[in-house]
Amino acid sequence: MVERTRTPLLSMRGITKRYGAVESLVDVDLEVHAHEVVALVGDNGAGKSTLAKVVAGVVVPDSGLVEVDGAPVTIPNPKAAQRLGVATVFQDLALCDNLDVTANLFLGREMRSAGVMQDSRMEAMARSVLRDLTSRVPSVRTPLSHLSAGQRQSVAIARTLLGSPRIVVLDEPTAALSVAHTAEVLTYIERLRDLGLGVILISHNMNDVRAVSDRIEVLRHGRNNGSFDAQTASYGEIIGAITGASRVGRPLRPVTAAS
Ligand SMILES: Nc1ncnc2c1ncn2[C@@H]1O[C@H](COP(=O)(O)OP(=O)(O)OP(=O)(O)O)[C@@H](O)[C@H]1O
Repeated sequence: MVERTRTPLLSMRGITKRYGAVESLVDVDLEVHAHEVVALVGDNGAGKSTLAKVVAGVVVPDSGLVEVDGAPVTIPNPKAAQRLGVATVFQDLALCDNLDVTANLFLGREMRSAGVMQDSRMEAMARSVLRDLTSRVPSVRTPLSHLSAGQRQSVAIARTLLGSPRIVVLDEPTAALSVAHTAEVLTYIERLRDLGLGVILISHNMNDVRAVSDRIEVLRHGRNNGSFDAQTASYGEIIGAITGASRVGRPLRPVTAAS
């Protein structure tokens, strides 16, 4: 397993978010290191999406400390998250079926020179970023409507890479995918780790989570309920933490050494 750097890329401590009487997150901790895939798991309503939205700057927590590279930061909006090197791929992917791969990658940030679209530059960058991801997209000019579900995921993930992120949050990237497309998407996640990024993977699928993640963080009723080494934890232990049959406790503080 890859040795973790001492200072996490992202450290969240005591994150709390309430909506009226609903406690979405209560005193939640989460850390992500470079070259690490951290799976965030939990039952429906456990707080996974809320935590992802805090990282993405979509939701501002009521309290808690967020650090990037050991320095305290605030993430008041998505632009701030982007500036801090955080990219998020939400479940809807936000892609346009009527556009081709390159147009989707550069949607809203097209390259222009003297008002003229720089098609060949954008194509070259599209090829480069898709190659980095080992995407199976047939061509950068293929219309999105011709792509498989797995290939679409690769376009959505590649689009985040154009912003040179350091942390990528993936919200249920394999939900409703076939076995073959799921396997393809898992290779993209591994590739993100190989590229040195920290990845937060939200998933309900324990097979995916155990196949691709280094660490598994369980949320239950908005609270930390277990932190597991994905290589050694049993299926039963993880499910026990998710359902509440067992409570394993908070993630370790301070950060554990390489596992
Ligand atoms: N904007 C909101 N207003 C009120 N309650 C909210 C809001 N967003 C989330 N919640 C509540 O916070 C809790 C955690 O929701 P969240 O969506 O983060 O859970 P989740 O683990 O992502 O669940 P799922 O797997 O079903 O998506 C739930 O009780 C949810 O109803």
